[in-house]
Amino acid sequence: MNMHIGKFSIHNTDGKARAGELHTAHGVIPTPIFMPVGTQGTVKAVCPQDLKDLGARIILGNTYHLYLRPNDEMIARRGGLHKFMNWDRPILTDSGGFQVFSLSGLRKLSEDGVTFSSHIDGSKHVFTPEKVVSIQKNLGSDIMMVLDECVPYGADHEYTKKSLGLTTRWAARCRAAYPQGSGDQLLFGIGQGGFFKDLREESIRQLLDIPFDGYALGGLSVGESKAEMMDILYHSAPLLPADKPRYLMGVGTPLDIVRGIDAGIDMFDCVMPTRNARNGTLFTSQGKVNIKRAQYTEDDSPLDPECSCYTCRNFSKAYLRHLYQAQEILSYRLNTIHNLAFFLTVVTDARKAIEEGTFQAYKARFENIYDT
Ligand SMILES: CC1(C)O[C@@H]2[C@@H](CO[C@@]3(CNc4nc5cc6c(=O)[nH]c(N)nc6cc5[nH]4)OC(C)(C)O[C@@H]23)O1
Ligand SMILES: [Zn+2]
Repeated sequence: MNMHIGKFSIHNTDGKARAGELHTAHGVIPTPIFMPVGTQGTVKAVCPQDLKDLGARIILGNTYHLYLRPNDEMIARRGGLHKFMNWDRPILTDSGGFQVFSLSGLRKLSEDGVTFSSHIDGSKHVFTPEKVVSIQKNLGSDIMMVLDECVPYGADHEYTKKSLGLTTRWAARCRAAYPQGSGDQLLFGIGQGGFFKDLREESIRQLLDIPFDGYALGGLSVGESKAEMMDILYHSAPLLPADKPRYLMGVGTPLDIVRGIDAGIDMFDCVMPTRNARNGTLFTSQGKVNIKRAQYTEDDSPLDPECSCYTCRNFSKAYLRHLYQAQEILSYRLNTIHNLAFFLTVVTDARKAIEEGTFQAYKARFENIYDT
């Protein structure tokens, strides 16, 4: 067991924003960090070399999906997810609790866990805290997430309070199933509490009694308004332990990420750069570009003059628009390369600004270009 694994150090702060690094079994992750989503063991439309060329340092995999297909035991027999997908840098796997509620049918929640039917073939399955830890051990992810209940948007105070208690008991069972320091994998707790500030405080207070290697804010980016998300975010982030990584799950737009960093968050993941690339919505230093618009038909300029990614260095907007209109497969890859480059640049530029003490100016410049 490498003694450094789990070590998190902060070397600069600027207001509540932090610049640091987290040590994992597959390398050091600079923070703030953006994690491309690779739900089924692939970041859609790009290969591991593309991700390395972009400077991606850690990607996300998903317990729910990889358990159902191709199956975690099968992946374990091939040396784990890193070997199976040929990615030798860090991987974080979400526990699947959220996907059970956002994807599968026929779910039943009990103290012991959640039963659900597969969205692929309708087969019956049970996720308990012990089971999701076992799956993530088979996958060999560097950072595992506990099984939690992501409270649906709009749930009332009573339901939310009851649910956060279950989530805490499940978190304790996950920790017991993988005691701290017993292996190379880290385990993060997940705070819930919906949109009630008192319950957000209670959920975090309960989690602090359990030793986790990092703490996430769950239950956000679930259909609420931006104002509601920001209100809970700015209230809750500072309540998470300052000496551990803070992870905001499923967020968000570039502006959400910059504001999350401002609130003291270190880690982000979102399907936005990859999903929007596939529908032609591209993020640039001058704002969003919808590449299918006729105005780009004969535009020979690069997508983003300030971007140094493979796409911006080698192709014009006219060509990218043609690929999209012709529904060419290359459109997915080139658009994804650029959008991921943009999201990764947002956090590396933010990190530099924190080190230079100019993060507020960086945030203000960003807010002049993006408003969501
Ligand atoms: C922003 C954007 C583009 O991301 C899309 C779509 C809708 O929002 C997303 C992202 N939001 C999101 N919130 C989460 C909360 C939890 C949580 O409480 N617990 C656990 N274990 N994992 C979570 C993962 C989360 N992802 O959620 C799905 C449904 C996965 O699609 C994503 O809008
Ligand atoms: Zn680019």
